Amino acid sequence: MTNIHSDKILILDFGAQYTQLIARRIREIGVYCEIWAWDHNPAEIAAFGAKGIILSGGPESTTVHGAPKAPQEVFDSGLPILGICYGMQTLAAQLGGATEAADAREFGHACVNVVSPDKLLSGISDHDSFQALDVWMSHGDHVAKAPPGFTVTAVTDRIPVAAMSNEAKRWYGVQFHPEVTHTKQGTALLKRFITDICGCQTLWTAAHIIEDQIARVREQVGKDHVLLGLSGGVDSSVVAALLHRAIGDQLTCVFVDTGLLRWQEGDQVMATMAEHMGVKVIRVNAAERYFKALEGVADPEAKRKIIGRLFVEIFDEESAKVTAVGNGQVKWLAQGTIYPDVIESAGSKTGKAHVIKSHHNVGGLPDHMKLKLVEPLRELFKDEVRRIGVELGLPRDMVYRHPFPGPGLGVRILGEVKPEYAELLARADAIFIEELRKADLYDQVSQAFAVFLPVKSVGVVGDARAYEWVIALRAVETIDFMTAHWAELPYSFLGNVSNRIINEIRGVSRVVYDISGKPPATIEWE
Ligand SMILES: Nc1ncnc2c1ncn2[C@@H]1O[C@H](COP(=O)(O)OP(=O)(O)OP(=O)(O)O)[C@@H](O)[C@H]1O
Ligand SMILES: O=c1[nH]c(=O)c2[nH+]cn([C@@H]3O[C@H](COP(=O)(O)O)[C@@H](O)[C@H]3O)c2[nH]1
Ligand SMILES: NC(=O)CC[C@H](N)C(=O)O
Ligand SMILES: [Mg+2]
Repeated sequence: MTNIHSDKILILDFGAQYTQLIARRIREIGVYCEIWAWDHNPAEIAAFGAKGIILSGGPESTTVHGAPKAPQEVFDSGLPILGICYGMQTLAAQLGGATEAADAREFGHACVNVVSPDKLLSGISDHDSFQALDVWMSHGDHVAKAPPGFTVTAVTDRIPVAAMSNEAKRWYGVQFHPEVTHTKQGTALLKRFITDICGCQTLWTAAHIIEDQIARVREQVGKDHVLLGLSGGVDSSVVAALLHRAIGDQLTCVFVDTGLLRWQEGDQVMATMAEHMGVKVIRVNAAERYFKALEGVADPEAKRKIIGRLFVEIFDEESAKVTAVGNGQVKWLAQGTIYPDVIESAGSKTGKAHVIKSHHNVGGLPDHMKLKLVEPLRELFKDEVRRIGVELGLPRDMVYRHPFPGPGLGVRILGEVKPEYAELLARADAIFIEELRKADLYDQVSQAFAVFLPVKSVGVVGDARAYEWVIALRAVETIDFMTAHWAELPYSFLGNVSNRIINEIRGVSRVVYDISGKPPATIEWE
C-alpha cells in the first residue's frame, strides 16, 4: 500500500492460513500493518518503523531441524512482540524454552484458563466466576516449557502453556488464534496488544482504503482500457463500482454464463447489472464450451484449472472485440479476487502457505496471459469488501448475497461434471435457497448451497424400488470464510427441504446435511 500516516505493526509470516486475517483484524482496529516473510531482509526491520511485531502461525514444526526462526533483529528492536501459535512456539524454542510434538493436538474450540493475568490478558474473560477464554486452536506441537524470564499465563486441560509472557521485555505468546472470529475475545486481545502494549493510535479507516485503492488503480492503468470479469457476485460487483469511480468509461465488464451457475442466474445477473450499475456488460454464453472441456475430468484441482483457463481464454477473446476508450487498448483484466482466494491457492505475497485448493481466479491462471491483472480487493476479506460496497452505494441485496464460487456447480458436482447433473443440482439448490428465504433464515447463514454426490442410493418411491443420486445440503456461519461453523438449521426446516427436493426432482432419492466445521473441512466440497 501507499505510504500513509498511521502507526504501524509489522507481521512476520511463517505461512499460516490466517496471517492475512491478523492483518485484517489490525486494520479493522484502525492501525496500518504489513506482512513480511519471516526471512525478509532483517536489516529493514528497524527502518520500517513499526510500533510492534507479530509472529504468525505456520505449518512447520519447531521440533524439526532447520525450522523457520524469527531473526535476531526482532528481539534487538526493543519492540513489543506477540507470537501466535507457531510464533509462540518459535519464541519458546529460540529463547531457551522447549517445544514438543505430542498427541495433545487441539483443532477447533478450546477453553483456555488464565492462571496468571498479565497486561495482555488481565480482565478479559468469557466466564463470570473464573477467568477463562473460549478460543480457536489449530496446532499439533506445543510449548512444553516457557523460556527463562517468561511466566506461564494460561493453560488448557491438554497443554501446559496456552499463553506466556515476559512483561519486562513486552514479549507475549499465545497458542490459540486471536485473529479468527471464533476466538470470542480475539479482537479485544489484539487491540490490547496494539493499543495498550504497543501504544498505537487507531486512525486507519475504511474510507482511507477506498481512496487508497482508487488512487492506486488510476496510477496502475493510466489511460488503458480495463476488462472486468463480472459474475454478479459481491466481489466483482464491488470492483465494478470501485473501477467505475476510478476510471469511468475506460471499463467494460464481461459476464460469462458457464452453464454452472445458480438456477436461472444468467438472466438475473444481466437484469441487476443493467438496473444498478450503469456500466457496460457483455454476456458470453459458454455453457457448451465448459461442459465439453470438463468431459471425463474428475479431479477437483484439474477441474478448477480447466475452468480458470476457459475464463481467461474468454476474457482474452472478448478483449479483442471491445471498442476501447482512453488510449485505445485493452491491457488489463480486473477480477474480484479477495484474500481467501489467494491464501488458499498459496499465492500469498510471502509464499509461505501450503496449497489448500486452487481458486479458479488465482491458481487457475495460465502462465502466459495476454492481459495484466488489476485486483483491487486482493488483500481484503469479505466483510471488508461488503463495507466498501455499502460505502460505494451498492444495493444491500447485492452486497449481502451469499458468495458463489467462480467454478460454480463445477466444484459442487463431485467428480465428473455432466449437464444433467448440473441441472438437477441447480434445481435442488434453488429449492434450498427459496426455503431459506421463506423461513427468514437466508441472512442468518453466511453461505448455503446444495452438493451433488455421484453416489447411488436405494429408496422406495410409491412402493417401487428407486436407485438414485444423493444431494448434500451445506449451510455455514462465518464472518470471514476462513473458519466456519455448520449452521444449526431446525430439523423441521431441513425435513421440509429434503421432502421438496426428493418429491420435486426426479433422480434424487436421498438428502443429507453436512455437519463439518472449517477447519478441518473447507466450505466447498472440492
Ligand atoms: N461467471 C463469471 N463471469 C465473469 N467473471 C467471473 C465469473 N465468475 C467469477 N468471475 C471472476 O472471478 C472472480 C472471483 O469469483 P468469486 O466468486 O470469488 O467472486 P464474486 O463472484 O465476484 O463474488 P462472490 O464471492 O460474492 O461470488 C470474480 O470476482 C470475477 O472477477
Ligand atoms: O471464486 C471462487 N473461486 C473458487 O475457486 C472458490 N473455491 C471456494 N470459493 C469460495 O471461497 C469461500 C471459502 O471456501 P472454501 O472453504 O471451500 O475454500 C467460500 O465462500 C467458497 O464458496 C471459491 N470462490
Ligand atoms: N497453526 C500453527 O501455527 C501450527 C503450528 C505448528 N505447525 C503446529 O502444528 O503446532
Ligand atoms: Mg462468485
